[in-house]
Amino acid sequence: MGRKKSATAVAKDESASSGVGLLVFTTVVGVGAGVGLYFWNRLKRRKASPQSRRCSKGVAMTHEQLDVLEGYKSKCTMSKDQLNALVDDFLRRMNEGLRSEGQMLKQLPSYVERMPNGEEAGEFLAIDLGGTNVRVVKVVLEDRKVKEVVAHEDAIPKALMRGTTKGLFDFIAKQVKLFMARHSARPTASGTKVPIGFTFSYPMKQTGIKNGELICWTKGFDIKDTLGKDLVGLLEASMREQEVEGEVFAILNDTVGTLAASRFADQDTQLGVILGTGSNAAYIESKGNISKLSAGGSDGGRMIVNIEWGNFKSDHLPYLAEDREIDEGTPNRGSQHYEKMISGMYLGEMARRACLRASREANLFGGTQRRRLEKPWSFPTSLVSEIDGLGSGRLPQVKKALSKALDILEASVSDGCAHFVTEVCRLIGDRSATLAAAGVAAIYRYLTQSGQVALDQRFVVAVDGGLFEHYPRYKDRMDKTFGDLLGGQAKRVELVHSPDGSGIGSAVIAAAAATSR
Ligand SMILES: Nc1ncnc2c1ncn2[C@@H]1O[C@H](COP(=O)(O)OP(=O)(O)O)[C@@H](O)[C@H]1O
Ligand SMILES: O=P(O)(O)OC[C@H]1O[C@@H](O)[C@H](O)[C@@H](O)[C@@H]1O
Repeated sequence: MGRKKSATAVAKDESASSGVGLLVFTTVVGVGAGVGLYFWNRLKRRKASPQSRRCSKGVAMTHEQLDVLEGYKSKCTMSKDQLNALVDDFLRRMNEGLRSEGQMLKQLPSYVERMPNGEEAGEFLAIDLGGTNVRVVKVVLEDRKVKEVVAHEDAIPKALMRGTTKGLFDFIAKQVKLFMARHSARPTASGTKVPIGFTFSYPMKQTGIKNGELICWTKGFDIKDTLGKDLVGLLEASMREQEVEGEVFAILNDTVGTLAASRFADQDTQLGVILGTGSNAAYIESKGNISKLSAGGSDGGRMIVNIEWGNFKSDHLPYLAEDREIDEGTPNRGSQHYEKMISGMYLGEMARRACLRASREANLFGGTQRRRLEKPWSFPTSLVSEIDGLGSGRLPQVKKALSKALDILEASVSDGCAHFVTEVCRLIGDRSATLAAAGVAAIYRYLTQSGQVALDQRFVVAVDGGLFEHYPRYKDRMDKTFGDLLGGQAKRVELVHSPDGSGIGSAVIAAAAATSR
């Protein structure tokens, strides 16, 4: 049994228990008041900024989102003065590249000196190593026409882009072998071997139509032991190992092929442009102007020059913090700045970074969705063009596309957020097309000012590449910039989509090389 307590002891107990009671009571009141204050403030905040209320109804963006968007708009939109300054810079760099090696614009001689004239004929196999795919194309040229084109492409495994030279060229040779088995490419008059045109969509130094050495990789490739190697030799060695009976008659850049393919059909073609995984252009230059080549004088002839315009850089480019971040994450850090602002490999990543920034600074998509946005390279360019194509007039479909891409509930994407993303995608698409057009306009100015192209002449620009082909209203946006930069002369510049241009052009140039042997 417990011992009996004294009166003092009982009093202490009672005062202790009333002290504990008071403590419990003040704690409950304190916590209650804190919770009430928290919700009162939330309610006040919601009342204070009507925007947030409107955002929950999905009508508009919040002030913070509008601020972020305005920031992008002011940086991405280029004035005519800025565009003209950019063009002047580009012209200066073109001339530097013609005078000496190792310049910003490499201005690489292609050794294609006889311009296609439609007389080229025969059956050829074009092998095209691009930034995303290897394409094998059987081309039959007959009676001034492209009689047959059979193409097959396979995505290049990412591991091969950073593997070994032999691994890559064995993969290419395997694609050729599979294609020849599938499409029974026949030996031609040139003997038992199938004449091949090798389109190589990377900067290479050539000393003839049949040779090329890799200068540097771009896009997603980074295979150290290919630099300086004889690319035709590598391909022919891998083909021999795979018992593929083919002989490479020409190696060329895809811009050179695109120009040649279009010129085969239309003699007013002056420029070949690629807007695909990467971006680049080639044009026809008087050999006398390629002073690094014709130091000993020139025969007055012409040659197609591969500009390698992706490496262009200028203080007048609308460069964003996100461009710098993207560059940091690429294997060719510090180069190809112009390409990284234009081409398909990078536009999706730009959109992702812009949305991530808005998510951090302006609560776009709320907190949880941020995890999805934080994965580099997880936003495909096809999503940017899909959303840009829908536009802010079709926000329900935009929300559906975003919820699918980010794997989130459609209901969790407010109209204000969908509107923000649509505007950002439009800005990114506009910037890409404007910059690509500025490059074309610069070359137009160069050729007309040097008297190589008359002002009243058609200036046909052959364009190939998945970005130009699939991005909505890309051509229209380029045409608008031609108007801004060239005024009345803009009507001379005709953008022509040249599908399979680099493949057909490769066959056209191989045909010319085969006949001039
Ligand atoms: N729907 C699309 N909208 C915009 N760009 C696209 C779309 N689909 C593909 N692309 C872009 O096109 C590129 C592929 O271009 P393509 O010319 O076919 O291949 P490559 O660049 O390897 O020669 C992709 O890297 C991608 O950036
Ligand atoms: O056809 P793709 O892969 O988009 O390549 C376009 C351009 O991509 C650039 O990165 C290359 O330096 C160019 O040589 C090439 O023409």
